Amino acid sequence: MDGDLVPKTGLKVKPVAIAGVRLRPLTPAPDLRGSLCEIHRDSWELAARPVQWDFINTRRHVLRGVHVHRLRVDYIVVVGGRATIGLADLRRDGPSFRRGMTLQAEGEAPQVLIIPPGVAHGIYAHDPVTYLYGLSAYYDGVDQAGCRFDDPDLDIDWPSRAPILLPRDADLPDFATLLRQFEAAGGVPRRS
Ligand SMILES: Cc1cn([C@H]2C[C@H](O)[C@@H](COP(=O)(O)OP(=O)(O)O[C@H]3O[C@H](C)C(=O)[C@H](O)[C@H]3O)O2)c(=O)[nH]c1=O
Repeated sequence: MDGDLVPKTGLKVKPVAIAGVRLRPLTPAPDLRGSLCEIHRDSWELAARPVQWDFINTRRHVLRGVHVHRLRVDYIVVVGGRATIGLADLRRDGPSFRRGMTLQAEGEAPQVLIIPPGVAHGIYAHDPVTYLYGLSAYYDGVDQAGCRFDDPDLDIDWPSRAPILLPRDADLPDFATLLRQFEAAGGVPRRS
């Protein structure tokens, strides 16, 4: 029953150059009123289940990040405006260690981006951007570290060299320092 109701084209997951990052295009069902689009079912089992959802507004030309988590998976669904999401892999024992990349996301073509622990990320807003942000563990303010968005070692080609940053994010350390801190804290715990 459940399977019959799931839009089939919405189940595809696109491969992405960083291991464990998953991008799942969504398929809105349009009608004369507008459209409706499922963004999450537990039964899809794409990654650790989100237990918390945030709703985020970001002004034009703002960049949030670059941040990384050791323990939690993040879900990002841009629902309004256009964003560039930058990603960089800090997991030394993985196949895409130190690989950086960007992805485009916009409310007109919704998709779910799943970011595993150990993949640093930031989100740049070309327009005013609204997005839903899912977390696989409750926010505690502790599982978060970061580095300067423009550190060349991130290998992220941002669309702007001078985005609006929170002073906290402008003062973040360089990539090498983040990597040291991340590894000193234990990196991403291995699954037993
Ligand atoms: C994430 C979160 C934050 N907060 C509070 C803490 C601050 O008072 C305020 C803004 O939080 P923060 O500065 O951490 O938000 P961002 O800089 O946008 O960071 C978030 O988005 C970037 C791209 C990331 O990568 C982070 O993982 C994610 O935390 O909301 C909460 O109360 N609950 C929450 O779940």
